[in-house]
Amino acid sequence: MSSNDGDIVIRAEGLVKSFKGFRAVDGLDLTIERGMIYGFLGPNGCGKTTAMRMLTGLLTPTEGTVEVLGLSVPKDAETLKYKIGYMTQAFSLYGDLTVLENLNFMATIYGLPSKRKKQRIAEVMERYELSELGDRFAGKMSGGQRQRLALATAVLHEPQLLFLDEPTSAVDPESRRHFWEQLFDLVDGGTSIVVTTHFMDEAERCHKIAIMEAGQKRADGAPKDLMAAMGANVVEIEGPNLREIRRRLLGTEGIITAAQLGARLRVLVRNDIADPEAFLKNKDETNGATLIEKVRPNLEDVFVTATGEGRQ
Ligand SMILES: Nc1ncnc2c1ncn2[C@@H]1O[C@H](COP(=O)(O)OP(=O)(O)OP(=O)(O)O)[C@@H](O)[C@H]1O
Repeated sequence: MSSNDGDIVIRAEGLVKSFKGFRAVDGLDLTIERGMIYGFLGPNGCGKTTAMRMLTGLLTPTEGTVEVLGLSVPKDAETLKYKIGYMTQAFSLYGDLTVLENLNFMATIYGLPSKRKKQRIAEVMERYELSELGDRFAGKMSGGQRQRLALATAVLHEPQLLFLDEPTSAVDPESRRHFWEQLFDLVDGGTSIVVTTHFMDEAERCHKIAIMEAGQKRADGAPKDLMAAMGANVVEIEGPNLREIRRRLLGTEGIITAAQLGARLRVLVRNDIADPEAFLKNKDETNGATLIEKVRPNLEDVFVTATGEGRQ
């Protein structure tokens, strides 16, 4: 592996982590470019956290090689620690310390000189709307406030690369949207970001994503490219008997899956069927439908096609 290419922040090859013979991460190859938000999308237990912990140098791979910011991991993990930020799922904040005490503590861990420390703490408190909350115990903050504090501590030392493990699981949609705007501000300032999520809307905001399942990467690329290259067409059906139509369609030739969304049934049809709309209209299984129309795919369709249900 060569680290000459400054535009690559993470390169992993053949990454495996086994826990007593169980392969939580199973042969992961990754190339992540500088200046982007790269997402790991996948269900609980698919190995996102384990993969991220190996990339940060916190966990030693069973097999494979990892290079992060030109450093070999985990060998150079100690040096890497000062160049990356890591916001864990459990929010590594001290509930019995105040906002200011948490920030001071982390600034000391990162070894910021005292003048710089004061300056950075003031900056992040202002940027992440914590200025009024300096004396508040972290344990007494709302989910959104805790998340802002966690992000503030993760970027105190101005890391080039930021790892976020399911950062918005515990916050409301408004805070989540705001949080993502802050991530794009960080990218604008030169930070690269790796984020894990099981939310489709969040994955859709990433420049690129890897779709993970059972420790393996099933697909990767820009969300819009993945949607364009999807191996299925999407057709929606309306009618009074959608549950019945769904039951009849599932398991029939050419149908990958069908799921109801409100008053519509969303059907994934294999893309070797030339005219999926006519195909469904001509099927007895759709009798009673009042509307059958092809629609644009979304990321959830890509996910379903790339993982379990869609591959069977
Ligand atoms: N230290 C460990 N010992 C044994 N098994 C582990 C350990 N850490 C993780 N696992 C297992 O590895 C698998 C992947 O876990 P991981 O936490 O990486 O998944 P995830 O995709 O991040 O899901 P979640 O969002 O629920 O954390 C799970 O089956 C988990 O139980």
